[in-house]
Formats: sequence, C-alpha cells, structure tokens
Amino acid sequence: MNYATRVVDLKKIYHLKGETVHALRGIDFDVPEGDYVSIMGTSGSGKSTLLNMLGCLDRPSSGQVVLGGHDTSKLTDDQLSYLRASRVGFVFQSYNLIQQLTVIENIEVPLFYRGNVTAADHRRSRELAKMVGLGERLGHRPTQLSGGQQQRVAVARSLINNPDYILADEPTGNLDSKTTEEILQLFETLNNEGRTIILVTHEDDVSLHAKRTIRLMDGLIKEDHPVENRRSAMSSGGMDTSALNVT
Ligand SMILES: Nc1ncnc2c1ncn2[C@@H]1O[C@H](COP(=O)(O)OP(=O)(O)OP(=O)(O)O)[C@@H](O)[C@H]1O
Repeated sequence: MNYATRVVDLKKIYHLKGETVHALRGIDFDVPEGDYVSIMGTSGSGKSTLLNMLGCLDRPSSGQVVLGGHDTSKLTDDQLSYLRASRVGFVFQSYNLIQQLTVIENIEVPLFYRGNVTAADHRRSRELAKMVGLGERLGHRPTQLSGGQQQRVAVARSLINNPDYILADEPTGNLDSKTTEEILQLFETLNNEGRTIILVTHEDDVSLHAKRTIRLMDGLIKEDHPVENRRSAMSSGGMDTSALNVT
C-alpha cells in the first residue's frame, strides 16, 4: 500500500515560561493514499499541533512524520519549506487569500514558492478555477466573492502543486450550512478522484463526510475508526473534475 503520510510515535513538547506542555504524547497512524480522514478532539487535545506537523509547519520533539519518503524531523528549514510548498495543499477556516490578487493570481500563489511559472501552470490554474465553479470570475478579487466562493479559490489553490494531500483546518467553520454542504461536496468529489484529504473539525456533521475519524484526547489518539453511516454531500449534476489530473 502507498501512504500519503505515516506518523510514528509523534511527540511535541512546548516550553513556555518555565512550564512544559506535552501537547502530543506519542501518536501513531498511517494515512493511505486516497483516504479521507477527519481529526477531532476537544480544545487543547493537540489537533493544531498535529496539523502543524502534518503540514511541515513545525517539527516534532521526537518521533516521525514521513512525507514523500522524507522524515520531516531530519530536514533543514529550507528542505521543510520546500516539502510543504510542493507536497501539501492547505485550506484554512479563514480562506487566507491575498486581497490584492485576483482569483487566478491567488490560485497561482503556491507556484511562486517553487520558482518559474509556465504556460502549462497558467492553463492548469484556469482549469482548476473552472473545476471549482469560478471559471467566469477569474479577474475578481476576494472582496467581490462570497465566503463559499473564496473557499473554492482556496481549494483550487491547494491543488495547484498536485499535492500528496490536502490539509484542511476547519474549512467550513465560517460558512453557513448550505455553503458548508457545497464545500464538502467539493472535497467528496476530489476524494472520489483519488485525492487524500486530512480535515480538522469540531463538528460531528462535518466529520461524518470523511471515511475515517481520528479522535484526540490529551495529546493521544483516543479513537481511530472508519465512519459508520457516512454522509454524502453529493447531489445530482456533479462537477467538472477534468482539471484534477490525479496521478
Ligand atoms: N506554541 C505553544 N506554546 C506552548 N503551548 C502550546 C503552544 N501551542 C499549543 N500549546 C498547548 O498545547 C496543547 C495542545 O494545543 P493545540 O492548540 O494543539 O490544541 P487544539 O486541539 O488544536 O485546541 P483548539 O481546538 O482549541 O484549537 C494545549 O495545552 C496548548 O495550550
């Protein structure tokens, strides 16, 4: 089996003003390619800390996160940044779009970290915009878009580098229920096309759309199980996914 990532005895200790916080106390799990995992847990259970490790935003105190064959704890800052930019697609609760840039420019932002942007890249960003239903709004700026549309831009941006997985942090936290369903439908379509998704959420309703739930408690995994009675957000009609180019 191929794995998008493997997490081995992951520990994270923070030192703050003479205090030691054991945020992660020995976490083990694998994410096979094509999985759709929701990470849940009460406030302070370690979700953000784990997300930071999976997103190569921080390093473990001990243990491993293996991504693309690399143990991230062994990489230099530059290597870690490169891995982050090339192998992880991020979707955040607050979209994190650049207000001065258009839809198409926002989708292309991750390419600038990689270096040259080719004509093929421009074609792909247009196709991704179309795939998320924004083909007619390429020149709009974030303030001219609804919350759901902004999150669609963020999803398209997360895919521009053909990442190993999408890491979504409360991606529907700012959206109403109808728009939440639309974004979850988009994730479901992407997962059906083979994309691996790791999603952090507080909401049971959202986690029921994933294939599997990992529940953290006090820095440890309390539960890791397939989702029973999985919900589908798919409605008739579907979506144009021809730009996804899943490999
Ligand atoms: N930079 C830091 N320095 C010191 N302690 C930290 C730091 N970041 C997190 N912690 C502590 O680590 C523990 C886990 O925090 P974390 O933010 O990962 O939890 P969480 O599950 O994401 O919570 P929430 O749902 O409230 O965001 C908490 O006790 C928190 O106070």
